[in-house]
Amino acid sequence: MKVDIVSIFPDYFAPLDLSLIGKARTTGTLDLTVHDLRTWTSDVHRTVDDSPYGGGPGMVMRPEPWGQALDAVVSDGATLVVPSPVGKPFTQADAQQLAGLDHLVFACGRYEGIDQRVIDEARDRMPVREVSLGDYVLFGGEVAVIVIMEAITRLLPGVLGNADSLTEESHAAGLLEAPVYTKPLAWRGREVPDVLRSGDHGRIARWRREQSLLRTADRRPDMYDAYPPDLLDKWDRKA
Ligand SMILES: COC(=O)c1cc2cc(CO)sc2[nH]1
Repeated sequence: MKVDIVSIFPDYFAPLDLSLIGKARTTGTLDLTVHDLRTWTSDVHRTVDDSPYGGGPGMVMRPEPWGQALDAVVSDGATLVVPSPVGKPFTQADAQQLAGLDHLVFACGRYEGIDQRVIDEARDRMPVREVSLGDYVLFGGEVAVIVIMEAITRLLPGVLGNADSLTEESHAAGLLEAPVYTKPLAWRGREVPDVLRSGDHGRIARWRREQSLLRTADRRPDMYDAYPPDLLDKWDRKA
């Protein structure tokens, strides 16, 4: 997968050199390039912002540098992803979908945002996804891109040592995952549930499924209500 990130703070993406994402870049699974938007400015001050038409606080990112930056990094099969407070909520399903694409270009907004014509013009020549990570405000899109890049990269083939982790994890199966335990058996007066030491894999699987259902119903009734009823029945019948 090819990924290009355009930002006025390219150093923000140093974390993408680390750990499994860094390894994915080394092995070639992930071809990631970070670009400084100021590369595409032409004035001596390398200006990327200007005052907003209609007045109001702060500054807006000028369209010219963005237009030239996207001209330079976009390919025919590229999808533009723009983290934004006004975007569609980003979900695991979105991560799955984006992980299957050949080329992603991320545009990181700053200030009060990017001139709307940049997004509108981009939509004329490529798929554009404005995504929100949640109902809160950040200084810009960089941190959101790091989150999205982690969600996507771990789904790429060969990145996670144990691909089994991907099937049972929260949100992948549509439920929150069951609690996990490891040694020691007793810790500060708390013991590991006996069922997990029973060696009865069918019983353990049922216990984990029940814990997932209980947790999801308690903490995420929205997810629980959206969970396919026939999958619930099937499980109950097996139990
Ligand atoms: C100028 O601010 C931005 O471009 C910006 C991008 C994002 C993404 C957020 C989380 O969904 S909050 C936010 N602000």
